[in-house]
This record gives sequence, C-alpha cells and structure tokens, in this order.
Amino acid sequence: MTIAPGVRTLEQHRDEVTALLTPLIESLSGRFEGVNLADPDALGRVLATAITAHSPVPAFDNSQMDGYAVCAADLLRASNENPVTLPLGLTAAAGDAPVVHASRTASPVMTGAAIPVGADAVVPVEATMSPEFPELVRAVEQTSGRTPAGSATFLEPVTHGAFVRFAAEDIAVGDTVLDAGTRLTPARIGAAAAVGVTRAQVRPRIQVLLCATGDELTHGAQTTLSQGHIYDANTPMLAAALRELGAEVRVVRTGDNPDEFLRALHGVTGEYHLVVTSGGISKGAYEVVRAALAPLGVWFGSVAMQPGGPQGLGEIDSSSGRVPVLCFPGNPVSSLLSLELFLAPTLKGLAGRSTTPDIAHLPLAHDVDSPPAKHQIRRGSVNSDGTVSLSGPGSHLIGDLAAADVLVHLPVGLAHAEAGTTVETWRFND
Ligand SMILES: Nc1nc2c(c(=O)[nH]1)N[C@H]1C(S)=C(S)[C@@H](COP(=O)(O)OP(=O)(O)OC[C@H]3O[C@@H](n4cnc5c(N)ncnc54)[C@H](O)[C@@H]3O)O[C@H]1N2
Ligand code: MOO
Repeated sequence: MTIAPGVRTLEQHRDEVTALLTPLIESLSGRFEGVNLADPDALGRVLATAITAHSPVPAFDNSQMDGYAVCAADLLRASNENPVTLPLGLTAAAGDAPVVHASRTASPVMTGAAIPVGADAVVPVEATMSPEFPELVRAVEQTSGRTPAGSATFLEPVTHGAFVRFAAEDIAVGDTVLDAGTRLTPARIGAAAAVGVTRAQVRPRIQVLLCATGDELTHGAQTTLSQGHIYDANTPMLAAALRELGAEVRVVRTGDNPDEFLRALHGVTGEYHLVVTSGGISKGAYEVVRAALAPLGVWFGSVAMQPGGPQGLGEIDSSSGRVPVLCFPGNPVSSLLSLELFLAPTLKGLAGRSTTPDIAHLPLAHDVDSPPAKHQIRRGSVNSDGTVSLSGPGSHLIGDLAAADVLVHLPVGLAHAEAGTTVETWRFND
C-alpha cells in the first residue's frame, strides 16, 4: 500500500520542519544572556559558555564521619584484646579553621570539618569502645579557658586515609565542570554552585507565539457552555508542552475571521521567534488560518499520518522580521501529537535534551486495524503482563490521551496486526 499522490510522508514533513527551523535554532544557539543560578529561571536553561572551577571540591581535606581524627600509626596494634586508649585533643566541627593534632591523641572531628593538621585517618565514633562522644571542647571555645579531658578507646587498626575526603578529589581547579551546551539540571546547578559560581551565561529561551483559532472556543472557567461552543483545550495544552520544552509562550486567540486573525497576529509587539497555530487548516469552508496565511505563501497540505493529517508551514512577517510558522490541526490529539512529532525534537535539541524518544517494542494485547496508507499513532496503556492496550483512534479523544502512558506507532503499510504482534511504543505523559 502506497500513500496518496500529493501527500507527504511523516519523514518528509519532519525534514521540512527541521529545514525551516534550522536558521532560527542556529541564531538562538549563538546568543546568550546571564542568569543567576539560584533563580527559578535557571533550571532547564542551556549553558552558552562552559563553567570552569576556580575552587576545588572538596575545598580541603575533611572528615566523612563524626568521629576521631588519629594517626593511623598510633592504632597499628589495637584489638579487642589490646584496646588502645588515646587522650582527646581539641574538637573540630564543620566551619572551624583546622586544629592541630598531636601524635598519640584523638581529635574529635565532625562530618565536614577540616582534618586536623597532623592526623591522617578518621575513626567513626560508633566504631570506638564508647559509641557516643564524651563532653568535648571545640577549638573555637578555647578562649573560655576549658581544656579537653577524657579519652577514646580504639579496638582495631585504621587504614591511612580512612574516612578522609581529600581536597579536589571530585573537582580540581581548572576542571571544566559543565560544557557549553549543557542543560542545567538540579545536579548541574549544584556542581556549579559548589565551585562558587553564582551566575552563568545561557542561551535565550525560544519565544513562541501560540494562536488558537475557532468561533466555537470558550476561554476560562464557565459553568455552562453556549450552544455549539467548547472549552479551549489546545491553548493550555500546547502552551504547557512548549514550556516543558523550554519555550516562553505568549498566547493570542481568534475566531474564524481571517482579517481578525491577521490583526491579532500583527497586534503582538516585541520579539517572538516562532508562531504556532491550532485549528483552521483543513478542508472546511471557514478555515481561518489557511485562508489568512495561504495567500502569504504558507504551505498547507496533507501528511500521511493520523492524527495530524492536515499541516501547514512557512514564514510570515512579525513585528521583528520574518518568523517561521507551524500550523497544527485543531483536534486536540492531533495538535499535541503534531507538536510532539514535528517541533519537540528541534526544541529538545535547543534545550540540550536528548532528541531520541524513550522507545520500547511491546506486544499488542489485542488485534488492531490501521489505515494502511497512513502512519497511525495510537494512544496506549501498558498492562501488568507487558502487553499494550490501545484506545480508540479518534483525534478528539483527549480523555484517552490524558490516560495514555505510551504512543504506539503503526507504520504505513500495516492494515491489521494480531494480538501478540510487537509494536513500537514511545513513553508519553511522564
Ligand atoms: N473534508 C475533510 N474534513 C476534514 C479533514 C479532511 O481531510 N477532509 N481532515 C480532518 C482532520 S484529520 C482533522 S485533524 C481536522 C483538522 O481540522 P482543522 O485543523 O481545520 O481544525 P478545526 O476544524 O478548527 O478543528 C477541528 C476540531 O478540533 C476542535 N478544536 C479546535 N480548536 C480547539 C481547541 N483550541 N480546543 C479544543 N478543541 C478544538 C474543533 O472544535 C473541531 O472539532 O479536520 C478534519 N476534517
Ligand atoms: O489527521 Mo486528523 O489529525 O486525524 O484528526
């Protein structure tokens, strides 16, 4: 089975979208702006320049345990039969300047405190004869005139370096902590902060103008809908999807009048990089997006897929020059899956994320039929036995879309598949 003449394959349309967006992505990848790493806005941003360590991690040799810093040589012969008791020195806690350790003493030391100068190992307090500390004298309290008393008894030898976290063993001065192009995750923000970096240069977010169309759309909370009206599902859904992909989103909504649509677009001031529309592109008599943009040279046509068959793509004028426009069909499932298949890979790449979907090949729980001239993308749920059950194919079924945990790809040429046939699935709704 071949696809109908004049209809693009999914791959052809994806390549067209990629080609359209490549100059924009290259331009955005070359720009940068500063961000404070402690700001909520830092999360998910992509570094424009590398972060280099000017301070090591650990910053100095310090204790991994609450215990006693010792010289390993002093405990060589320690055993249950031959306990070794050492008098206590001054105590070091995290934040204190390093204390001086005398040989044949035990210096109480807390996790994160600098290893006392002269000690070379730490014994956790619970590994000594008495699992709790006696009364201690912290070095910073010495001005009070108190001197350490008491002792600690050790029942086994300790290896040189035990429970010592050595300076720079994780990150050395001059190391590249994060490369340019890296996406800031919580762990990466933590690593940059640990070397004392508070501000980073990041790529600007892509600014998307999202425009949902249709006379039937009702926005906002309303207890009853006017006759023939529906709630606008696509604007919040597509805006959320775009934001999750790292975009900043502005929203405009219009009815089915092409002049109103163009006025709404041109009324938007300030810079935006990409326009995404929903609805008004198919074969109807009142296809607002197609009517307004086809005369401006935007391509509208069919892609051999379901949902997402009708598509549009091109360039239009904005307040700051020519910008790409992607026109998605209005059915909610079609619009989100169009974004997922055609736009998400590019935005993921810009956001420093993997562009490869999380793919698993799973057996079908039941027989399925598929239009053989189209690449069908069904919504499915994975059962406890590892099989996948599909919901209905209709592109209006947003309840099923919300319940799905995988997208199931049934390729062109497949008309029927028996239960047990292995199909390609992509993780969805994670
Ligand atoms: N004669 C033909 N009719 C249709 C074809 C076709 O090939 N020949 N294709 C069908 C397919 S497939 C799709 S998908 C839709 C796409 O239509 P449009 O992109 O023009 O979208 P609309 O007609 O504006 O809306 C379709 C559907 O979705 C609802 N909708 C629209 N916007 C929203 C929104 N923001 N929130 C929730 N629901 C929305 C709208 O009310 C319609 O029910 O065309 C088929 N027709
Ligand atoms: O191709 Mo449409 O997107 O099936 O509903």
